[in-house]
Amino acid sequence: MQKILSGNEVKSLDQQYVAGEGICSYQLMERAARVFCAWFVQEVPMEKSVSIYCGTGNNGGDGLAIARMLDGKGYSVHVGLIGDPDSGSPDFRQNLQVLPERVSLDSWEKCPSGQVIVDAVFGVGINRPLGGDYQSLVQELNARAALKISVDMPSGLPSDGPAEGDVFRADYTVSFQFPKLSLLAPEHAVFTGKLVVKSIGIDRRYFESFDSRRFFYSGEALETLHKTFPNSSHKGDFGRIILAGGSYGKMGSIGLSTRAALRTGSGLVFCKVPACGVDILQTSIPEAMVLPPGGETEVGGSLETEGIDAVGMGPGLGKGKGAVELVHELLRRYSGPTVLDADAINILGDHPEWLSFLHAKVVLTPHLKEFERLTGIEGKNHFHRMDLARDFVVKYGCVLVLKGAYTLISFPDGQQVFNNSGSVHMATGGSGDVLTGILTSFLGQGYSMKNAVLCGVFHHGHAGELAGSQFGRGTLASDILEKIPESFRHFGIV
Ligand SMILES: NC(=O)C1=CN([C@@H]2O[C@H](COP(=O)(O)OP(=O)(O)OC[C@H]3O[C@@H](n4cnc5c(N)ncnc54)[C@H](OP(=O)(O)O)[C@@H]3O)[C@@H](O)[C@H]2O)[C@@H](O)CC1
Ligand SMILES: Nc1ncnc2c1ncn2[C@@H]1O[C@H](COP(=O)(O)OP(=O)(O)O)[C@@H](O)[C@H]1O
Ligand SMILES: [K+]
Repeated sequence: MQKILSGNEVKSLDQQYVAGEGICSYQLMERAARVFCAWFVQEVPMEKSVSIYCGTGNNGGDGLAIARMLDGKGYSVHVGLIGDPDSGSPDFRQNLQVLPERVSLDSWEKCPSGQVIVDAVFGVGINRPLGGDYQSLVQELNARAALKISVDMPSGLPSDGPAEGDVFRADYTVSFQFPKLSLLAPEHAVFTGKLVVKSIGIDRRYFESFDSRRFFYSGEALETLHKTFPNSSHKGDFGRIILAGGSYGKMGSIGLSTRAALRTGSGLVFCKVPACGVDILQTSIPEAMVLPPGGETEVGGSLETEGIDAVGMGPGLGKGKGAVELVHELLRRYSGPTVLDADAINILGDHPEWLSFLHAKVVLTPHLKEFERLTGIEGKNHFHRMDLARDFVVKYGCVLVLKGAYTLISFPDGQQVFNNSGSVHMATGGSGDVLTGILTSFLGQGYSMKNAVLCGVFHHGHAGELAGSQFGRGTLASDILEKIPESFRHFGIV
């Protein structure tokens, strides 16, 4: 897992690394430019003309090194400078001296407009909103039709806080070593475009002295988080779980959770649905078993949890009297692994007096709106939401999965993990129900809470990527769950 540092911490990381390895900062800049160019040549055909706008700090230095390297690879490159080069950073000035003559060099106003715009004006050094020429440049570039790529950060975007004023709108941001926190905020997606994170080889031991509790997870050592089952295992070893939810007109939700749990490897899945859902589930998922229904069109009655390894509740549940009682009963009486999603969360939000029943084996999986209903607080921005999520889990001792692009997992020890799998093709009804099934399944198989949640959220996103690359726009939630076994195979999990 990659620690996420603040903009200021990046600078001291840089210094510590350079000193520790006995290299100079110029060499680190060379590495950054090299990894950028390695990515660039894969994405951008050689025929495209490239204009690189460079500030005079180290981000601009990266831009100049990139200009030199792309020129060396045969691209037609123009550089547009903004700011006073004589007062530039030492590595910027050194790169300016070695810029090949073939690369055209002008002030930003005179730089010819290329088919590709590379933004190397500001990176993590930004410390105030853009003004003057910088603002004019960014406004002008934003108005142009071109492929737009930011180096490390879109210029104008602070690394650790909300955007204020104009910000470069990139199609891609290639960020070095780890993503800066603000690139992960949903409201900044319009500036970041597609986020690409490239290592520049800074060893993880250099991160140890920084006490950040926020991490970025891209599936490192995923297989080691999984349980192995001997060949002699029987279905009981793979967990007996209950999935409760579904209501008239919304039986598909609990069906998706059920199928996802089975595809995640659950041994026995019992469904608690209302009477109107029994035939639907029995016919559509022959592998599932249906518990005696308590209500006609909404779940009701009680839940027998004897011998059950985990319970997932919420998809399609509704908020009728029976559902409310079931959520209350589950929270009060069941101390085993529990996943609460959708209406189960909304019901909890309506009954804040039940929050004290939450415990270390409960995971809540709200999307942004459900999170707002749960806490009763409208997050000012994603940074505020990150803090609210951390405070919530520390207070109530449970786990919270705040869903969206870069789903944020908060653990009760205060650690927060942004998940790096997933795709925009998952933005379709039912994808969240799939996650409920996956998480309940892993918990039922006896995974620790931490491993279940990390594996579950990561595979869910990865299965979404696999489905998205096959079906593109039009991907269904069922396509996502059908890709779960392929995601396991991909990571060597048998
Ligand atoms: N380990 C790594 O990650 C590596 C990092 N590398 C690269 O270095 C980049 C960081 O470079 P950097 O520290 O020189 O800062 P950068 O963003 O170029 O800004 C320069 C100066 O601009 C100024 N300024 C700020 N806001 C302003 C505004 N609104 N309007 C006008 N001026 C403004 C401010 O100076 P001030 O005016 O406050 O004195 C600031 O110091 C990083 O993003 C990455 O690309 C790689 O090369 C190698 C490995
Ligand atoms: N743009 C996106 N990138 C990555 N993941 C996404 C994106 N949009 C949605 N998702 C994922 O899809 C799921 C949607 O869940 P949710 O909003 O509860 O949907 P539903 O209620 O329809 O099941 C979440 O796990 C979320 O992380
Ligand atoms: K930039």
